Amino acid sequence: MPVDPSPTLLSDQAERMQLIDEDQKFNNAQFAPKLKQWGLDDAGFGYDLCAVLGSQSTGKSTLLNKLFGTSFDVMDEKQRRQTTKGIWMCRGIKMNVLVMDVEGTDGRERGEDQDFERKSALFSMASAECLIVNLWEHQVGLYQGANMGLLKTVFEVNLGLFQASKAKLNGPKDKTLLLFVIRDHVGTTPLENLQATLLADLNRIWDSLSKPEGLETSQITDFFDFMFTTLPHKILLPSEFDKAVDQLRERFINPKDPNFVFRPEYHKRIPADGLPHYLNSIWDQVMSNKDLDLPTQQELLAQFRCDEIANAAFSLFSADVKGFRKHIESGNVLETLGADMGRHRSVALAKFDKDASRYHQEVYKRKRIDLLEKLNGTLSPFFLGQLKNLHKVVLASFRANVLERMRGEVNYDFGEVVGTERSKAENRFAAAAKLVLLAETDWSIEEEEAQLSNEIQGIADVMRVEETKKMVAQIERNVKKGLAEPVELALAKPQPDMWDKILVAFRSVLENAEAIYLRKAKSFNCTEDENKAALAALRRKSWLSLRAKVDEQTADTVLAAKLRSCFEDRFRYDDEGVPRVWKPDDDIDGAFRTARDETLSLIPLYSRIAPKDEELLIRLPSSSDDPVQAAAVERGEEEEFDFPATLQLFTETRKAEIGSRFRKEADAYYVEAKRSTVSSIAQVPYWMYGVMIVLGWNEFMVVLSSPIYFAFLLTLLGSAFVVWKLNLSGPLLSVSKAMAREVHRIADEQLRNHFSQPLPPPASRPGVLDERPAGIDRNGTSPAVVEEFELEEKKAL
Ligand SMILES: Nc1nc2c(ncn2[C@@H]2O[C@H](COP(=O)(O)OP(=O)(O)OP(=O)(O)O)[C@@H](O)[C@H]2O)c(=O)[nH]1
Repeated sequence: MPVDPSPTLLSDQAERMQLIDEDQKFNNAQFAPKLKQWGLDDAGFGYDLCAVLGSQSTGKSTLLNKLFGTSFDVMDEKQRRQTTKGIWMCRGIKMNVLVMDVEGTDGRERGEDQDFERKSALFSMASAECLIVNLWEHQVGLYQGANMGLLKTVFEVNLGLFQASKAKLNGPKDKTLLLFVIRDHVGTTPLENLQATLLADLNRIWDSLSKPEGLETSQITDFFDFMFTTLPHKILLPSEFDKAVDQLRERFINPKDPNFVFRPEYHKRIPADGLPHYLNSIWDQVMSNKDLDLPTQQELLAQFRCDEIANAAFSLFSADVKGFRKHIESGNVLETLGADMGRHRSVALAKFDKDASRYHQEVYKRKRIDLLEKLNGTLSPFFLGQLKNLHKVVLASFRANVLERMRGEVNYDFGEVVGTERSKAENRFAAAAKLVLLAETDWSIEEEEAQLSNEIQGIADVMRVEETKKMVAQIERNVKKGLAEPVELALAKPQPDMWDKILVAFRSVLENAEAIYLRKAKSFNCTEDENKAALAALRRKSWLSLRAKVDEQTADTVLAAKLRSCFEDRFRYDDEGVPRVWKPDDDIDGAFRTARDETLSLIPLYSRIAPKDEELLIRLPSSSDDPVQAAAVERGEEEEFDFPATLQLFTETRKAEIGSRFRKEADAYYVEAKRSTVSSIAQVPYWMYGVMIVLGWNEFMVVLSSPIYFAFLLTLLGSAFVVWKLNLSGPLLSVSKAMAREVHRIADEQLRNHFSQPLPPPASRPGVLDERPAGIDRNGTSPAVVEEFELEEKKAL
């Protein structure tokens, strides 16, 4: 009957797999998935592994299937040919036990080739905690029998296995348990006897082995523990056989059983998830006939697996933290970044620890450090990016808060505002930065803190300079306001001490301004140098303000008005301020000369800032005297300041121009005065009175006959009498004349300004300025004017 390659599985029975095939190839592709299918891939150290060795067709598969519920092939009774080829593996039912069914030794199929026997023994020794040696009872004591050959191989292999780690002799020994199962035990020879016979044989074999250097004196028990058990004949005594197998199973599944097989010290300490790689590499070593150095293999396995586990943990970690990049790159500050980074890193490390900590400890620790560095390296850009973004945000809010407080508070103390906002900003940065500062990193926030502090200082300095400028500008405005009135007053009434008054006012205003500056500068934390420079600028600008005000008050038209006013005061009003009415015998020429000359003498006074008291004159350094100032002028930041030049208001040419213009205006006044005299001496011819009586007789009679007209006449005569009696005729006349003249002059000026027309000659427009240039007579009046006046006088006479 042909062998069923896939026997029907009982419920819960695991599916077997061929781990190493008949061509001695390790089935790496299926092992890991199978392990997963068996549910053991995540078992860690929570599994056990045993293998069965023995002659071919000695019921090994039958025993394993009975014992563990595995599904290994069992030989068909009638064919008697080798069933198990290579090495098979299966999981036991309801137990975390992996069982290896190894191809039987001394099989006819492989002939004299002992190679696979040796390799499979080596492989089983390196991986299994317990080797079940299956033999018939009648084979016990047959030293030359096949089983002894197998055991010799096992011992040799064991020595080979440990040759590379002789140090193990001095340390705890990794022993392997050999469980001898004596089959078809008839019962006539007790187990103890069989056990003694086997032990004697084993020692003999051990002694006969040539041991490697350093292991010459070693005993078989240094490397092996032995257990012995018997099973009745399966065919003849099936129920006893089953019972014995049930008892034997207890040794595999019950840790409390005194003969418990899977004692922890036998465990090879290979985590289940590393088993595929480990067994594969062991098999590779076996196949290449290299000395099998298990510690090295375990270390290599640890390296391989730790790398695999670390990579798996890292790739999950990378996916988790990928989202941070977008936020950080777009300049956001993530509130929970520190906690999130810490959590993701812990998850990755925990994942690594869970699986990798089962491996070679040194390798695991080394790889953990590597992983930690890799994780930190991935998180580092987020940490730095967060600090950078935080830096920007804190800096911007510092600036905004300072500006807002300066806008919101009326009498703010700049130093206090900047100080509190600065410490607020620095504390905020430090607190937020510490949140992203993970433990177990070489990250630090000191550098970024120092940089932030510098930049805050930079902003504060710029703001302070701007604030100082603003404050100085405000003070300058106040200076201007303070100077306006005293300057206007002093210049309107020119006196010899005019400039003294102006400079006294200037000094007082400047002192006040400097005091205000110094008081405010204290809260600005300005340095001595800054104060010095600001005060110098304040003085300079105040002086320029004064000069600007003086310039405004001495502009051509303003100055002309001032001179005219001065002249009028002297020429047209008497000493008591009453308007003069010129009479023919008045000394108009003398009065005119005096008024004009006195007025002209004011021009030099206006032309230069020159106080009578020299001490009052403030002296300021020119740009050329101050190197800092000179450099600023050179850079184009400030205008050149030449103090001596600012004292001179008019040049000689301008002085002459002003004088000449004034003279012309004065001439007009002179003509007008003369004309008023002429009109006062003009008389009506006597015959005109006769004509008037003849022509007006009828009207006269109408007035006399009409009561209304007559009453009006009487009132008029009465008023005239009162005026005559009180001697008011003269003042009344001159006042009305002066009024008429003023009205005429103002109207004329307005029209002239409006139409910008040249002035008509004084002959036709009396009282208006004569624009004609002419020679001056001995009174300083032009001959043409005099000539014209004489002509008019003659006409009147
Ligand atoms: N006498 C006897 N025969 C048994 C016993 N157990 C199994 N057999 C028989 O021995 C034969 C071989 O059984 P297997 O379990 O295939 O033996 P094996 O050692 O696994 O064989 P290979 O895998 O081919 O080396 C089968 O026909 C079984 O019925 C036993 O306890 N006593």
